[in-house]
Amino acid sequence: MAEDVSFDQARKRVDELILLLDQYSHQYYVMDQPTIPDEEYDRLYRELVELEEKYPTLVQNDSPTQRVGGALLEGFSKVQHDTPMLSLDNAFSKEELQEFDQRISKALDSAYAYQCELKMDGLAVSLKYEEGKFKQAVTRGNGTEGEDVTTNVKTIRSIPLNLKEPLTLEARGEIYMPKTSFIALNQKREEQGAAVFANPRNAAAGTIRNLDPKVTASRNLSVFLYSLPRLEGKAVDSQSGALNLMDELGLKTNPERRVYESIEDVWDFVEEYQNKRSDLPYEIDGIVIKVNELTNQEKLGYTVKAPKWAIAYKFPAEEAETRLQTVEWSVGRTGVVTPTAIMDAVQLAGTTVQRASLHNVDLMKEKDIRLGDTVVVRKAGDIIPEVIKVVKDKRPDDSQPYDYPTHCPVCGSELMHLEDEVALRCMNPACSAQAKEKLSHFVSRNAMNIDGLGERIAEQMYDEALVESPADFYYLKKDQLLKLDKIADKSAENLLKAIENSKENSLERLIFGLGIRHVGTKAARLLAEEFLTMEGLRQASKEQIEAIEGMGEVIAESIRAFFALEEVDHLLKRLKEAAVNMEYKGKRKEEIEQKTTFFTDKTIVITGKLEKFTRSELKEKLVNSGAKVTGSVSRNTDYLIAGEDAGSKLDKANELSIPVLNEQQVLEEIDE
Ligand SMILES: NC(=O)c1ccc[n+]([C@@H]2O[C@H](COP(=O)([O-])OP(=O)(O)OC[C@H]3O[C@@H](n4cnc5c(N)ncnc54)[C@H](O)[C@@H]3O)[C@@H](O)[C@H]2O)c1
Ligand SMILES: [Zn+2]
Repeated sequence: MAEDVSFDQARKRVDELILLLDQYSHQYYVMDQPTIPDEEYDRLYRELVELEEKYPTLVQNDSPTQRVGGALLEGFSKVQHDTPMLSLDNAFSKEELQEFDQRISKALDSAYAYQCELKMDGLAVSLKYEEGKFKQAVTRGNGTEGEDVTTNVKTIRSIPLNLKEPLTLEARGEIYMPKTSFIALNQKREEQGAAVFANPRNAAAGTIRNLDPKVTASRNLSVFLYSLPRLEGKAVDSQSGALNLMDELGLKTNPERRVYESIEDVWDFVEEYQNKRSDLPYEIDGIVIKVNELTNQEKLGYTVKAPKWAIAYKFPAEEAETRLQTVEWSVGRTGVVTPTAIMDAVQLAGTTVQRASLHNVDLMKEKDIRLGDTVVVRKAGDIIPEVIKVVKDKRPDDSQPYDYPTHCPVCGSELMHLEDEVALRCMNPACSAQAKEKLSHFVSRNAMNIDGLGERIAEQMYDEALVESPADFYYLKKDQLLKLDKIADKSAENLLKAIENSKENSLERLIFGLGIRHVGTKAARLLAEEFLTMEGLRQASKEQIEAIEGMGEVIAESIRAFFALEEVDHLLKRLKEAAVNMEYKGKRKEEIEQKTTFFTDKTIVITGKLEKFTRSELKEKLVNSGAKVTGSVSRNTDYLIAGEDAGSKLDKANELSIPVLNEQQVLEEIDE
């Protein structure tokens, strides 16, 4: 504790803390990938505050206690804020809230109230409107300067492009990622072998500060606005008034808020939401308490880092220790093999926890996790519990390093740990956990393109044990097809005909259809062009593959690993016996190039009045670039393209969180 340290000791420790906190902040704010839990960061930060309070001469200008946020990312233009975007002081207990209230009451001689709001765990953004029109969005950045993220923010559907009144104003708030989207995004990233985001806040920050607006559009972000630092032609006199006005203007605010006169009532609100926390569809990490009257706020003023009229109560860390019994390995649809910890049951955040994510083999190795270890598990709100560390002091004497699996727990084939991945992967396309995915990929439009044989039928065929590996499609008989739902005489014949026709496809479709890791349509075409036959590709050396423009070690290794599998040998033999073509027929080249656009395989609805084209002209363009244009918005719709006066379809799309694009954005995607 700070009380017993000498000045010299304190000076050394302050330097060390600044260095540590700077490193962690860089990971957190700039890379969006924190390397330690927030609680740990907050603990070090508090230690620094205490030392600086005890020895004020040790306060350095560049101390994290004197600065907001982190460095700005390259690639975005920098924008100066009109007024600084500050951080908030924290409280971690009821006592600290009471101390805050005492400071307020001492500084004010008039009555005051508190506006209580949820502390959204996202990233702060400033939105500028001129005469009611959305103009610019900027991140908080280092507090005085932020990154211009206007293009990305435009893809967030809850941010209106037009206000309900033509006012000029600046609104600030928090962009966040709903829990379900966060979990889905991480699952996808885990399957792809990419690094997962530590929490929704880092995911939201990484998404907004992505150089590709398509990525942002695809990730379902939302916003709650909570302040109006600039407002022309209208006035409000309180925080609650500002929130209500924003509601009227169509700026989305969080309805979960209340005004109280006493800090005791504020505490009840805090406890209420601590209990409700896990039921909310978004992550919160505390409650923000703000003096409500703007005149009182002005009187109280600011420190260099935060307003003195507000405080953030942070919910306590939800961590517990327990013993690791065993590790369960499971295979996902793309073959990624992921570890789950099975532990002695422990109470955590109001629920009994026995399973927790270990994320991937690399993280396990890094933490040197062993069976019988005492581990720390953490659960933030609704987020899947995770093992964050091992308590090494409690490790049993006879502990042995963990014995990692070498073979797939489902099919027994050898697991690969590919160069660029953090996860283990089963490469066997016939592995039952992946078989369905592989089968529907094989028949899909950019692969063998078998008319009338979509994902659903492929899966049904698998369930009925008609097909197990892609080669089985070519051995199907009519009476087998008649067993399937909704397949009658005529459609069975059509299906067989379509399967037969697909035998003539050029090689690149087959290569792509095999679903070799990292081999997309473009790589498949380059490989077909280069090696001309399947046999040629099978025999190609790593060096030969790497010699192709745009291909590197990662793809080459993945291809070599694929062809080394016995199952693949067998698959190719059976395809060949069924007379499936294995040669490159150059003429398909242009067709494939044209088909892999942004809109390929997307289901799109067009609505409203367009500027440059009629709806049917735009439809034709989209269809030419591989999209399916339908009339009504459903869960399967990928994008809504909305022109002027778009009505109920737009509402429906918003309700279903479907990305909305305007005509201009579409044209930019289509005409290179
Ligand atoms: N794990 C790490 O390595 C690491 C590194 C750096 C920072 N951090 C974490 O970041 C926190 C510090 O970040 P910070 O400076 O952004 O402070 P903060 O997140 O604790 O609080 C300030 C922010 O709260 C947000 N906010 C959410 N709801 C709000 C509302 N209703 N009204 C007003 N503001 C609201 C705003 O974005 C505001 O900028 C620390 O608590 C720490 O846990 C972690
Ligand atoms: Zn397997």
